[in-house]
Amino acid sequence: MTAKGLTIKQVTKTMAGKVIVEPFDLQIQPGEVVALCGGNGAGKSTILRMIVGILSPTSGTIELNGKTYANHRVDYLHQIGYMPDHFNFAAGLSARETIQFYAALRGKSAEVADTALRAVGLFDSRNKRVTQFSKGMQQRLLFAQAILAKPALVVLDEPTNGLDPYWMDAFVDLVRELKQAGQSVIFSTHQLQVADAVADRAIFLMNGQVVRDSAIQEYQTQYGVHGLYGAFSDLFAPTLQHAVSSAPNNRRREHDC
Ligand SMILES: Nc1ncnc2c1ncn2[C@@H]1O[C@H](COP(=O)(O)OP(=O)(O)OP(=O)(O)O)[C@@H](O)[C@H]1O
Repeated sequence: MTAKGLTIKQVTKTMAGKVIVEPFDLQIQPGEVVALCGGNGAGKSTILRMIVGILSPTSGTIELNGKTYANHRVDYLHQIGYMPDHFNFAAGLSARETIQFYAALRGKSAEVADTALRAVGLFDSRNKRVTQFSKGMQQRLLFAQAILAKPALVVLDEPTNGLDPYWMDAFVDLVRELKQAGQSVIFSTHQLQVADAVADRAIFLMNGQVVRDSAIQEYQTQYGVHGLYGAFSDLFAPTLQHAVSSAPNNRRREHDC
């Protein structure tokens, strides 16, 4: 198979009569890491869910290495590892049983499952029930199931949510390893320092529209080492100020004065 990467052309999504994603274009090369940033409700998860086939686009096309979900569903999905933003693991299963289940779905051995557990530091906790895991441990297990089959495209929805600083750094290292192996990664995040550290490009969304799509280097040239914070402040501060000044608490405070 020729590796062409992910190509999204003019994808839109309308739900309940509301436009959630405006025409969206994206090309991710093999080995490229892209961060989707933006405020709550900007449309990040919706785009990721369309890429992994959970939602179908209202219009436009998504192609991964020449395959589409519509025409080659199994081949398309085999190329993707996905970490959703929320997930309830099966009650009663240990971490090892859980990850072996996902490995088996991908036709992978128990050894592959153990390697994934080691990568996220959960091998020593392998016999613990997943429902007894902390939020951060569950996140690491979700990440492990997304990467275990070494998919061409890894799609991660807020992967560092709930991780402590040690595991945030470890996440950055693991994504760099994926990149070195030629795998593409797209992830959504509110933790801009993580995107600064590991992404090649960052896309800011606001109300389903791309408001900036630049190489990390460009943000850093413009704003310094924490380039994405600078960009976020410039892009979102006017909207946030408006939201704060019209918030009910603020009105009450004004009234109190
Ligand atoms: N099933 C649905 N029906 C109608 N609207 C929806 C549905 N799911 C999501 N939305 C709306 O789509 C918009 C984008 O949601 P989405 O979850 O993609 O945002 P997000 O950028 O991932 O936000 P967050 O950072 O808070 O996770 C929101 O306004 C949300 O209310």
